[in-house]
Amino acid sequence: MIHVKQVSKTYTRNQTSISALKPVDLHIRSGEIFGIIGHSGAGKSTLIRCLNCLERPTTGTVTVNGVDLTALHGKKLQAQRQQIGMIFQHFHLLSSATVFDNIAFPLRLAKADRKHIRERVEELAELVGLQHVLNQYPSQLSGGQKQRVGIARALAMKPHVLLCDEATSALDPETTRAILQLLSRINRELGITIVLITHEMQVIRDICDRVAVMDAGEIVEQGDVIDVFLHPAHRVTRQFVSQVQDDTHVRSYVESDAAKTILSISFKGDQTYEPVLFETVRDTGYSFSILQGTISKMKDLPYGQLLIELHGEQIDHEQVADQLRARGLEVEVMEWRS
Ligand SMILES: Nc1ncnc2c1ncn2[C@@H]1O[C@H](COP(=O)(O)OP(=O)(O)OP(=O)(O)O)[C@@H](O)[C@H]1O
Repeated sequence: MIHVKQVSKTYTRNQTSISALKPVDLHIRSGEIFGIIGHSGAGKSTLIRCLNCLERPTTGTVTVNGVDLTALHGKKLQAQRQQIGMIFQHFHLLSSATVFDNIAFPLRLAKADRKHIRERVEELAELVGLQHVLNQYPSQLSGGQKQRVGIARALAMKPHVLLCDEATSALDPETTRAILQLLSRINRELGITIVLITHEMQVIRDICDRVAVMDAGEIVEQGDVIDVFLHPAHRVTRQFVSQVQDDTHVRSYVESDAAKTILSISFKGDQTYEPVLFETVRDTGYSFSILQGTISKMKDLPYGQLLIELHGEQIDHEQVADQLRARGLEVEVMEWRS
């Protein structure tokens, strides 16, 4: 659906060049929620703004639904941009216009007739839960309601893609959850492809299918959220994953003096609820203690991560690991010698 090929962006200011985006390649599939995560200054905004040519790439091409946006200008580019909605961290609403008029704005720009505008705005207001505040002004709304207006406005022209630029960063955790649920529903029910940027791993974990991790203008890692989450390869990815996994206390125990055999186990899907661990321990005869455990959901997929310590004389940890692997679990053995 969206193919980004060798897209880079260099800003020039006062005769100095800033390389905000090194050449990146990206393929975003139709119907997915694709997250882009990175620290401040990593180049996320620059990349997402290149996807609709709000920022014109210095090099490379962006193809959306088979159309190369980077080859277009003026009206032709504008027409293609109608297929791509966008929402922003600070909402960008017209403060002197009502909720109705804010949502109607792109429809009026496209010279839609009054009846169509009314019907479409009411339909959108219902979708995002704003039907009771259509006559109010942005200053009378909460942050969550303002973002709902932004979402309704972005969907007015029935886009295939919705770009979300830190859409929940200005919201409290509860409102963030509600907006993420709304985005998820829009993706599921309307089949709209969503690309979002964030600096919060929780946002990625809760609604994204795939993720790209950015650092210093480059994509340093990308893949299915579950794989990146369970096996983060890059230093920056590990930092983000640790946002949702506080393991400092376990680490200090593991690294303490006594020798120990520790298994790091991860599992996903139906395995999450099966008594695999109990059965393995029963069959091998070792006892174990749980040092850390998480059972949660990544979007709709249950997953778990466990750190267990095996107890017993001359432990054959490979026997235990092999049994677990035979049941489809991923196992890493860590032997700690004093
Ligand atoms: N219009 C601009 N002119 C000059 N430099 C810019 C411009 N926009 C961004 N930059 C620079 O490009 C780099 C990447 O910025 P960008 O906003 O894309 O990062 P980001 O990951 O979105 O950060 P944040 O989360 O803080 O928004 C930064 O060094 C930034 O200062």
